[in-house]
Parts: sequence; structure tokens; C-alpha cells
Amino acid sequence: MRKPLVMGNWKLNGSIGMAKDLVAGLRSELSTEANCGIAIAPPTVYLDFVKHQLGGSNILLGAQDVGVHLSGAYTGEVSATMLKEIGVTHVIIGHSERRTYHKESDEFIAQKFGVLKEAGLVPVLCIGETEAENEAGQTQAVCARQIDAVINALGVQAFNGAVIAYEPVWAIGTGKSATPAQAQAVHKFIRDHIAKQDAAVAKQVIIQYGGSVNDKNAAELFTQPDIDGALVGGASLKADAFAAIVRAAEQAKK
Ligand SMILES: O=C[C@H](O)COP(=O)(O)O
Repeated sequence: MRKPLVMGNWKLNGSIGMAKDLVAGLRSELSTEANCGIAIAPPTVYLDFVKHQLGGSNILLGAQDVGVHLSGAYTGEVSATMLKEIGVTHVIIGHSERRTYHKESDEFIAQKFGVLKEAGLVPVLCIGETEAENEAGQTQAVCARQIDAVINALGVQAFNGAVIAYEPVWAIGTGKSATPAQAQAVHKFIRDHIAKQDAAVAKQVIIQYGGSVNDKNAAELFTQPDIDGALVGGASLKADAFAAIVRAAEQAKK
């Protein structure tokens, strides 16, 4: 039985004051015995502060990205070992916002996947099609290509202990979530695609859904057998909404 993971991606939002209030809100809303993994990914500059605010709670610390180098003359970069040292456990890579605005390629993202595994961190690999690709019937081909880049670089075993977040780009921040049936169909495709190489790896890999998940639609999404939690953007900035999504995952996956 896979343990679902609900992860909040704060993106470029927040301040010290907001981080303090949001973590305090989450700590009071969430039980310490959750049967669901919970993680939050604040902006890099607040990671250490948030880590201290989280002390003693079961909420894990995530980062929103990582550099591919471990040290050296790479101005502006943050390494996997640095993230690990300050207590990060999960790292989002390949988010569509980085693929689009930073022109990150599938191969570059696979390199990031590799450095995270090497450092003992959990990669949260975001994949998903754009609206145009969706309308052109390319959803499966895009997801397969984005997964295959990792398999080709590192082998399918790299997905042991890893997380995939299926995020249709057209659903991100639009309020237009995929329907539970639409999301389930793609999640099943992703799991089957990995199973063609290794059934055991496919069975354990966590596949989150992301894209306009909120406290109203989460419960129904989580009833789907291949949806193992969510990567939440906007709704993760409100303690009550994020906590409700966590509770929905706990209920659905009991
Ligand atoms: O990483 C999170 C996703 O991009 C989803 O964002 P959203 O929940 O604001 O649509």
C-alpha cells in the first residue's frame, strides 16, 4: 500500500512573517499522527527558517529546485548536499514553470534527478502536457518522453523511492483541475509505462496529481486508485485549505 504524499509548493510567495504564521497554522490544524506524508516547499531563502519552525512536527521540508553541481564556480546555484544538510528531504524538479521560463530540458532535469538520488534526497519529478499538446492528443507521448529521459539516464530503478507529480500545464493555477477520471487515466498510463520496465518499481512509485487542487476537489481526486496525493500550489498558502487536503488524502487512502 502506497502512503500518499501531499506537498505544498509555495512557489515565489511569502515572507518571514507569512512563513511563521503559515507553519503555525499548519501545526495547529494537522494531527501529528498523519497516515499521509506531508511536505512544504517554501522559497529557498526561507528553508532554514521554516525548518526551525517545523521542529518536532511531522511536516517534511521540501525545496522547489536544485542545481546539478555540488560545488564550485556556479554563481546563484544551490546544491543537493546543501539542501540535505539543512534538513530538506524532498525536492521538486522539472516543474513546468522551470521548463518554460528557464528552458530546462528533459535531459537536464534527469541530471537533477541523478544528483538528488546521489545525495539521498527524494526527487519529485513534475511531468505533464500543455493545453496544445492535450488538444493534439499528445498527453501520453509527452509524459512518456519526460519519464523516459530519467530512465535512459539512470535506469528505471531510479524511481524506487521517488515521486512523480503529474501536472497538466493547463490545470496549473487556472482553477480548471483535471477531472478525477481524466487524472486517473493518465496516472494509470504513467504507472503502466514504468511497469513495462519493472513492475515492482511501478507499484511503489508515488504519483501525485497537481493542478488547481483545493479543499473542494481533493477528496474525489484521491478516491482514484493511482492518485497518491497531490502537489498543491495556491491552496498550500492557506493553512486551513492545505490541512483539509491532507485530511482528504488520509480519509481516502485509509
Ligand atoms: O506545484 C504546484 C502546481 O504547479 C499546482 O499549482 P496550483 O495548485 O496553484 O494550480
